Amino acid sequence: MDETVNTEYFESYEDLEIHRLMLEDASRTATYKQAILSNAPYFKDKVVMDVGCGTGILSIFCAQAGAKKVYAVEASKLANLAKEVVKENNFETIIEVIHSKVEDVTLPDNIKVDAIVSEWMGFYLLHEGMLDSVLVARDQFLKEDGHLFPESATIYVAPCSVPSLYKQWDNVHGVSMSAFSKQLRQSKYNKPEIIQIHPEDLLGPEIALCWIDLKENKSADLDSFSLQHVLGASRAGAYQGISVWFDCVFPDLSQDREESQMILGTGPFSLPTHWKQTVIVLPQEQLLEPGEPIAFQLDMTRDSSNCRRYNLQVTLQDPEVVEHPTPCTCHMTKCIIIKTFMHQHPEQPRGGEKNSDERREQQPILVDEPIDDDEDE
Ligand SMILES: C[S@@+](CC[C@H](N)C(=O)[O-])C[C@H]1O[C@@H](n2cnc3c(N)ncnc32)[C@H](O)[C@@H]1O
Repeated sequence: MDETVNTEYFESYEDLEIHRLMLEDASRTATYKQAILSNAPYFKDKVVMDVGCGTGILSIFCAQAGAKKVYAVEASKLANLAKEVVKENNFETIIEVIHSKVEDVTLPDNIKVDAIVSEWMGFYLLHEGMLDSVLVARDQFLKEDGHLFPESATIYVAPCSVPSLYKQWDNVHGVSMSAFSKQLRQSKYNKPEIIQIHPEDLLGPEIALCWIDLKENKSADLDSFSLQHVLGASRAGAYQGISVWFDCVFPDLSQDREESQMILGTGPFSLPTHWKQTVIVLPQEQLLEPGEPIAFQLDMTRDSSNCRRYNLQVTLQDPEVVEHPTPCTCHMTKCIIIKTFMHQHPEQPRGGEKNSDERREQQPILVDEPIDDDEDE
């Protein structure tokens, strides 16, 4: 991988605000805690690796669950802070913080670990490309019968309305600005929005774009995903975008059958998380009646010049064909190419605490950068 890309990426994680955002994401942090502590009988006396330990919180959960040794690997300078947090919680004898990229780590006597924990997920799951590093760690360090936390992930997509992006322009100090709003959308339609979609804004059920098995899949399997989908609108509404989100599943290794599988959901029906949903906003809305067909193709392809980012491409189907949808013979007539970049802006891969207006004031908008739209909250 291009070292400049890596340097920028790891430097971005030296911003404490990103770690604050993640630690304060109650759904994220509590799900990891529960997934680890509910498997305490499994973690007892095990050797664990935390890939990208950041502040060290997941390593501490593993130590609390009874792990005898945790290798907490962190490439950024946050490793120094992680050491302090480990000390503050009296786990120095169990948790060893290693300040290194996991790709460069060698463990004593080439030992293998029983479990790998990692929080590697970016916007729409794969933004940041950190999963590749987890797969390297798996191949290098995980025992044959070891476990990954999480163990699988699914990306979902669904057509939606994004009223917050439209309604705010209906009345600007008493003036209707829909013409302005239309041009604005068309000028930035190549940027996905990071926005919280309400369940009532979905226009149909979600469909899985891909399912990733962390134990089995390889890096090359993450290079491209494609989905062609035809569905009937579940209600009347304005079709304004394609919403993308993900779920992650953790292993349930407890003997206790009462325990249910732990899932970290980031969709419209789940508790809100800092990932929100990624929405590819269509340049023009389409007003739909209930049952009216919606047809689209979504291609998610790793960028050839920066493997930490993906291009999301939505292709809308010809309305003529939509009237008589035949899923196998879609005629694609209209193309919208949406590029996403590794960073929302260089210091904040996960969005940070600032609202979008503040950021726009402070940072020039890069041509393809995803926008975290807090206006909806
Ligand atoms: C999303 S943060 C998670 C931090 C922490 N585990 C938590 O849950 O709060 C990901 C962390 O992994 C680190 N990281 C990413 N790729 C890495 C790699 N290849 N080797 C070591 N650390 C890495 C980043 O610097 C960042 O601190």
